[in-house]
Amino acid sequence: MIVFPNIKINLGLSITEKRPDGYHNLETVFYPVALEDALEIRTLPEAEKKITLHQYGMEIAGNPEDNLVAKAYSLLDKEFHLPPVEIHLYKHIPSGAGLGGGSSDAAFMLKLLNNHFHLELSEDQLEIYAATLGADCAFFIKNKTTYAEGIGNIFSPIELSLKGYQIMIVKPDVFVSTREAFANIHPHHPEYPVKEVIRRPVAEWKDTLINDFEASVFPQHPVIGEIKQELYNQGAVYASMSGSGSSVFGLFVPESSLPEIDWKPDTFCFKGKL
Ligand SMILES: C[C@@](CO)(OP(=O)(O)O)[C@H](O)COP(=O)(O)OP(=O)(O)OC[C@H]1O[C@@H](n2ccc(N)nc2=O)[C@H](O)[C@@H]1O
Ligand SMILES: Nc1ncnc2c1ncn2[C@@H]1O[C@H](COP(=O)(O)OP(=O)(O)O)[C@@H](O)[C@H]1O
Repeated sequence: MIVFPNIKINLGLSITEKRPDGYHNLETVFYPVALEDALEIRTLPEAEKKITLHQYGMEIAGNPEDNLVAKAYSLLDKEFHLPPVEIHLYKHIPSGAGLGGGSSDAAFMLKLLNNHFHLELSEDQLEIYAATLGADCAFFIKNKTTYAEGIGNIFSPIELSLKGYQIMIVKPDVFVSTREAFANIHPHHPEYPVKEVIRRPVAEWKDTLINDFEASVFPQHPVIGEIKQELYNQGAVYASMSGSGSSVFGLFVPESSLPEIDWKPDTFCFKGKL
């Protein structure tokens, strides 16, 4: 059985408060985009190890046992005593990009195991498991445009379609740790709440739909801010860093053709249509 975990981009991201548990309350819109990994499992009834993980494509930092797909398996294995599996994970989604690639792999693994082994878990139950694996992991269970608050785990559906828009996602060879990005933030309530700005036409988002991480991350990694500026220079109607970085996305109006840009070596670039 094979599935294709996709990414999310953040449309606006306000960090409103630091909580007593060290986490931060935030407000954002998660929007799914079809840049995908591939994830396959096969049952290996006779295997000695519960998980045999084969990884291909882009490298991920860390040990295989720390891979979020292994953690997702272990979570359900504790409860349901699953048979051993062989996992094939093909990474197309860059890590440390603010695109939620690891969280998506984990959420899709939960869904895959649920279907493959007929565990009969509901979407609500899967979301509860997913939330224990990462703050934005539960989003990928329903995988629909979502307004998120709390630590990024309290969801409400939101009507928003960017269908037809063209998207370019660019990630320089820079790794931003989510934890460090939070450490440099001064939480505040936004002048223009994300939920309100998002209802306005995309052409009005440029100065009002803000990702608070940009103010803390751009000074440390100027190349990220330069990419955002270049996307605007090349005609993007809206451009922003996604999540805590380091990727930047640009939205271009539906009838336009995406520009050819010579990015620096080792820059990742994805072009697609929403
Ligand atoms: C903030 C977002 C917005 O999309 O950043 P990106 O990961 O997308 O860049 C996500 O919600 C992140 O989700 P995720 O990447 O799953 O975060 P986690 O692994 O749970 O947390 C990593 C670290 O970030 C900090 N953290 C995370 C979420 C939050 N609301 N407040 C925090 O302070 C904590 O220090 C935590 O140890
Ligand atoms: N399946 C996975 N894919 C990507 N990263 C993973 C995975 N499992 C664990 N990780 C770890 O999670 C970290 C964050 O990765 P990712 O979720 O892709 O980035 P981001 O949170 O910036 O979107 C990586 O540096 C890596 O160490």
